[in-house]
Parts: sequence; structure tokens; C-alpha cells
Amino acid sequence: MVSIDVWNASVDFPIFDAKSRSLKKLALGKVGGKIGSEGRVPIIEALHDISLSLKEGSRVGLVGHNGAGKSTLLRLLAGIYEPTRGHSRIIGKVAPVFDLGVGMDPEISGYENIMIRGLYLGMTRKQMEARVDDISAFTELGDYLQMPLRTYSTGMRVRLALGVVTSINPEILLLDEGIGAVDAAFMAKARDRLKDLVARSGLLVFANHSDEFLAEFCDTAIWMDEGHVKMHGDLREVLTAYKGYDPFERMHMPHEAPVLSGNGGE
Ligand SMILES: Nc1ncnc2c1ncn2[C@@H]1O[C@H](COP(=O)(O)OP(=O)(O)OP(=O)(O)O)[C@@H](O)[C@H]1O
Repeated sequence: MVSIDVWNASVDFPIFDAKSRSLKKLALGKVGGKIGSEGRVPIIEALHDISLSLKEGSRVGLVGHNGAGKSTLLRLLAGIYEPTRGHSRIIGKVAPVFDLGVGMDPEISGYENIMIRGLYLGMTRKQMEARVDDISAFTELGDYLQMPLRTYSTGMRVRLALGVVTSINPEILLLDEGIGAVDAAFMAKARDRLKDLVARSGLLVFANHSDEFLAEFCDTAIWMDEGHVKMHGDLREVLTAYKGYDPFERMHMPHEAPVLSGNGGE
């Protein structure tokens, strides 16, 4: 059974090369984490006193303003950041999909990049060999797959990366927002694959600004605000509190409720 537990966790970033002395005074803007100081070094308190328990079947959307701590939380949940204070326990293999370009080498072919990116996301060579034809067909890149990646347009790279990402079997799938940033026609095609990917993931946390995306893939949500968990619960309730209106009322979707089964909210 996969799970992620976090107890009273904080993540600080000390900034050793901050320019202004006035930074040492506690400052708080509209966006971003709190800037404080520890001795003489300014620190950004990106996450503060986070406690969470995510179990198998969780489908969690992550919302919040710029700098609220979503990406930092995803990295904490991935085990990439250790908490500065508090504890975390991750049970299961994490597939972190934060940047579609990570793990891609411009000098090698599309085919080779499919393999490398798959290995990076926790698949074995054998598993990737079994998937490469399916991924190739999905990307519609044809003979380009034999060309070095540096000859691809941005959209072509995204096709390749999405093809690989949607082919994996993740125990814990952590998605940052970039995944939604492809052209509409290709996204429509990728959506079904994304849906299948989410359905076979043990646990999903998905940072995204699109209500439609969140409604399609998640049933609960966490609202991050200035490094804190401001609200954690049913997706619709959290989105309504965060936005100040119920976005489900304006949504043009074939179904009103999220289509995927999960832990049923809290
Ligand atoms: N590597 C880093 N070094 C210093 N500060 C950082 C670092 N990463 C994030 N921060 C700070 O931590 C806070 C939270 O940033 P984070 O990227 O987690 O926010 P976010 O909610 O993902 O924002 P966005 O929606 O704009 O992507 C911000 O104040 C940011 O300045």
C-alpha cells in the first residue's frame, strides 16, 4: 500500500547571496513564502508546519497563488526536499513529473530519449522496450524519432515527453502544472492517456490552475497559502473557497463530478 505522511514539516531556503539588508526585517508580500532571517542569513520559509496523510487511492489537486508553496510541497512529497523541521515518510515509488523536458538529451534520437526518460521515471529497460511502439504511434512523429531531439520543435518535444509520461506505471504520481501546456488538439488526444495513467497510479497529487483538469483527475484538494495548508478536503468545496465561487457551476464537462474513483473525500 502506498502512502505519504508528513508531520509538522517546514522547508526553509537560506539565501546566502541576498542583496538588501532590509530583507533581514520580516517581510511579507502578496505572493511567495515568508521572508525571515536566521542569524545573518535571510531565509524564505517556503513551507510552514505542514501535516498531511495521503493514502492509496488519493487523487489530490493542489491549488494556491504564485509562490504559495505548491512546487515545494510536491518536492517534499517526492522526497527531493527533506523537511528543515518535522518529518516525512513516503511509502512507494515516486514518479515526479515536474518538468516535461527533464531527462531529455538534445543530442540523442527521439527513440533513445523515450528509453532514457522512461528509466528516469522508474521503468525498466524491458518495460520500455515493450512500450516503445505504442509511444511512437501516439507521438505521430514518424521518422523524426530517428533524428536528434535538438531538431524538434517545442511542440514535438512535448509530444514525445507526454507519450513517455503517460506510458509509465507509477505507484505515486506527482504532476506539476506544465503537463497541461500543450496545444488543444494534441491535449484532447493525450487526455484519455492521462486519464488511464491516473487510474493506474496508486496515489496522485496534481498541481494545476485549470478547474477542468482538476475536476477530471482529482476528488480532493489542498489549498496552499503562504506556505501553509489553508484547506484540505473535498475538491469542489476547496475550489469554491479558494475562488470565491463554485467553478463546477460554470464547467462545460460531459460529467459534473470527477470521473475517477478515489478515497471519496474526507
Ligand atoms: N530553490 C529555491 N530557493 C529559494 N526560494 C525558493 C526556492 N524554491 C521556491 N522558493 C520560494 O518558496 C516559495 C514557494 O515557492 P513554490 O515554487 O513552491 O510556489 P508555487 O506555489 O509552486 O508557485 P507558482 O504557482 O508560482 O509556481 C516562494 O516564496 C519561492 O520564492
